[in-house]
Parts: sequence; structure tokens; C-alpha cells
Amino acid sequence: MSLNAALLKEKVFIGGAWSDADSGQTVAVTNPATGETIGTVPFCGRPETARAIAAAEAALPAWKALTAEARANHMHALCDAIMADLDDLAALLTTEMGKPLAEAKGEIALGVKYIRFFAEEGKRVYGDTIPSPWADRRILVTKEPVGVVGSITPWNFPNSMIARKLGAALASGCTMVMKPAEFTPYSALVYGVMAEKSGLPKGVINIITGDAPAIGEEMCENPVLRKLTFTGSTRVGKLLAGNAGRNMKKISMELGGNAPFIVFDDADLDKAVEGAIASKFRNSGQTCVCANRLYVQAGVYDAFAQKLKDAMAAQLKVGNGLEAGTTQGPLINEAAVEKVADHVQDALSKGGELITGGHRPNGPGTFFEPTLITKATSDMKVAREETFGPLAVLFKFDTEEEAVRLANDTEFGLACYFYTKDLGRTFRVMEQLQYGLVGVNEGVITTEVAPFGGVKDSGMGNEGSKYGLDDYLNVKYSCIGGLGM
Ligand SMILES: NC(=O)C1=CN([C@@H]2O[C@H](COP(=O)(O)OP(=O)(O)OC[C@H]3O[C@@H](n4cnc5c(N)ncnc54)[C@H](OP(=O)(O)O)[C@@H]3O)[C@@H](O)[C@H]2O)C=CC1
Ligand SMILES: O=C(O)CCCC(=O)O
Repeated sequence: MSLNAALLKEKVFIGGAWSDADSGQTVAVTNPATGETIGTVPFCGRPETARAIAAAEAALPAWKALTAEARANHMHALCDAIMADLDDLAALLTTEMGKPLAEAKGEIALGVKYIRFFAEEGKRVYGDTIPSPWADRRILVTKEPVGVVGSITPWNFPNSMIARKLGAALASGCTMVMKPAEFTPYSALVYGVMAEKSGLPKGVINIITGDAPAIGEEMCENPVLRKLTFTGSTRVGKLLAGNAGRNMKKISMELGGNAPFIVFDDADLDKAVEGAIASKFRNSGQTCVCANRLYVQAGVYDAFAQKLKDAMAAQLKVGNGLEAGTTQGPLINEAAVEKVADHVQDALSKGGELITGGHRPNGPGTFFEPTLITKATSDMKVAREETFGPLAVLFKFDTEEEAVRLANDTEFGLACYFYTKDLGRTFRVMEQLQYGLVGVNEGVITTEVAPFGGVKDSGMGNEGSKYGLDDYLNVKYSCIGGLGM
């Protein structure tokens, strides 16, 4: 499948113009399914980032002065432009990231839903009047855009991770500088193409690629930038939060997870297997909400393992994401394959039993077989670290209390899942799990209308939903006196 050349932008987008890095340096982008180079993008640093921030600052007054409805109209036009090129955009996303074409289309459509949701939600940024303790004064609370926003996003959802930040920022009246991941820059740069096509004012969106630490430093230290929103690893999130915090920026951090997936004896096993397949294996296990530790109660352990094995054999097909029927594309790079292989070897060396998979297939591309291991124990690496790959490990437990304790025994707190038909247990367990997102009898719960965010080392802040606007708004209190009363 050939790519639409008009969408493959090999330049950065600053103030509505396309440019190279000052140094002329570039970095190559690779197709993980074939190992072939797709193209290059500029390797920019602090000066280009500073110019992008200045462009966003220049665009800010006019953008925030628009009515919410006028901003919404621009945002819907941006979405219309994206949807008009959906097939080509999905092919580009699959080519640089690897996920199956159907998932790529689904991701882009979800990104559009985020932007459209926020476009409308921006019309509902209500203020407040507070009963005044002074007879001659009135108290008004209004909300204002924080200003120029910087976003740093990962490769696993190269479109929708941007969309849910961009939607909230634009709807709030902020302008933005975005830095996508090195592995998937093209799905971000197309936002520049779509901004041009849809007539978005210049400078409202700016996109920069290159030296991540340098770009991050400029975003954290440039006084014009007032908010940093990041999705990615906890290690980098902590680094950026520290630097941004020292410079008193608002921050949102959506970081790693280590999601437990609990199956109780009274669960609908077929539904639990369906949820496990979706939660564990979509995007080849590379979502921050993917099930990482599957805890299965002793009474249904063997039956669940057998059903999951059968479902994996029947439903999962490894291949190039552009080929029809593929459900499991390549992992993002060699390091990702090595991490899964390491978790598999570690589990097997500590008594795990390999039920299916476990290997890297021969041939080009960074693929790994969907893998199932039983007899997992808490001393295995997979119990503590997010595998971020297609490895399902089954731990056995006996009591509800034990399941909750094991599930909470991690520094992470993003997503968790459990399956039960017991209403009392539903509420007991839901309330005890220390996570930001809970799936009860459901393995996929992401939607633009609900808040998305973690606790503990999984970060802070919420994206999506009405709560997603809060991080992009400052609350202003005005006390109005001199009323002659
Ligand atoms: N919450 C989530 O959705 C995600 C979680 N992860 C977790 O993180 C692990 C590692 O993935 P990885 O992609 O390396 O995640 P990173 O946190 O390294 O990358 C995420 C983004 O941060 C950028 N970045 C990296 N270092 C810095 C820095 N010093 N300053 C500013 N920006 C920086 C990256 O840029 P560049 O690509 O140019 O290096 C990328 O845009 C995964 O295996 C997974 O466990 C990863 C991705 C998403
Ligand atoms: O990993 C994320 O942050 C996005 C998850 C999207 C999904 O649930 O598919």
C-alpha cells in the first residue's frame, strides 16, 4: 500500500509554516513491520522549540478572544478534514506504529470524538457568583485559559493521545506546542496539514520533532509556556514534573500502569475471556491500560486458562497491520521485543508454565507471539513491571481479600479490571482498588465522555470528559466594589 505523499510531512510546523531544524539534522522513521525507513523528520532542539512557543504566544490573544462557539466551529472543521482523509491517515499510522489498520482507524475516529466532545464542552465553561459577605461588593468567579500549553506524547496512540490534549486546550482558549514521539511523528505532523486545510489560525497549533530532553527543557523553563501535559513513562514523567514544578507550570501526567485483571469464581467466564483478550492484546499489549497481571480464583483457574488459550488460538493473528485479518501487529521496536522476551524468560525460570507462544517469529519486523503463562508468582518481573507487550500471565488466588491486596501491591494506579456477578462484591472491590479507572465486567472502558487518569505513580490530572477541561483553565476571583450601595 502506497502512502499519500501529501500527508507525509518531513518538516516541523511553526506559526503556520513548515521548516527544517536549524542544524539541518534529521532523524529517520522506521516501519516496525518491515524494518524499512519511511522517511525522516527534523531533529530540533531548544531554539526551534522557543520559536514554536513564541508563535503559540502570538496566536493566543486572538484565539482566546473568540467565542466558544467560534472555536468549536474551527475544531469541527479540523475534525471534518481529518475524517475526509481517514483511510490515508490510518495507513500512515499503521505504517509508522504497526497497529492493525482497523485499530488505527478506530484510534483516529476516537481522536476526532475527543476534539468534537471538547468543542461542545467548551461552551459550558461556567463561572460562579458567590453570595458576598459585604453588602456593597459582589463576588464573581470566572475561568480563563491557562495560556500556551506544551504537550509531549508517546508512540502507542500517536493520534488520540494528542487529540485528547489538543481538544481540551483549544476548547479552553489555549494555544499549543506539541512534541510527538520519535517513532511516530507523522501522525502528529498531519495535524499541521489538517490545520492548514481547515483554516485554523496560524500559530494555534505548532508541532516540533527532535531532541526530546532539549525540547522538554525548553518547555519546562520557558516562562511563556504555562502548562505541560505529558503521556509516557513514569521515569520521564517524574523528570518533567520536577522541572516544570520548579518553574511553577501547571502539569498533567498520564504515566505507566500495571493493571490487575481479576476473575472471581462467580464470574461469567466467557465474558471474562472476551475482556481479557481485548484488554491484554489490543495494540499488541501496548496500552497503558492493558491488563498486566491476571489474577484468577482457584475454582475457575484451570477453566479460564483453557478458555483463554482457545480464544487466543482462534482470534489472534500476528502480521503486518496493513494485511487483512491481522490482529497483532509488530511491537514498536527491538527494545520492546527484548523486554517481552525477558519477562517470558524470567517467568519461566521462576516456575511459570508456558501454555502458548513465547517466541519471536522468524523474519523481519519486531513481532512477538501472543503468549500465555500460568503458575505465575509475585517474585516474577511481570508482577512488578509493565510488560507493554502480548504476554498474559495467570496468578492464582483464593479469597477476595487476597485478590484486592495483590492488585493494590504496586506503585502504579491507572486501570484495573474485575469480573464478578455479585453486586455486594462489585461495590466492595471497586471501592478498595487504588486505581483511577475501574472496569467491572468490562475490559475496554476508554471513551471521550469519561475521565481518564491515574493515581500514585501513574500520574495526576484527568483527560477526557468535563473534568478534562479543568487542567487548561485558571480560576479567577473578582471582587466588585464601588457599587454605590
Ligand atoms: N502511559 C502510556 O500510555 C505510556 C507508557 N509508556 C511506558 O513507558 C515505557 C517506555 O516507553 P517510551 O516510549 O520510551 O516512553 P517515554 O516516556 O520515554 O516517551 C514518551 C515521550 O516522552 C519523550 N521523552 C523521552 N525522554 C524525554 C525527556 N528527557 N524529556 C522530555 N521528553 C522526553 C519521548 O520522546 P522521544 O520519543 O523523542 O524519545 C516521547 O515523546 C513503555 O514500555 C511503557 O511502560 C510508554 C508509552 C506510553
Ligand atoms: O493507553 C492509553 O492511554 C489509551 C488507551 C486507549 C484504549 O483504551 O484503547
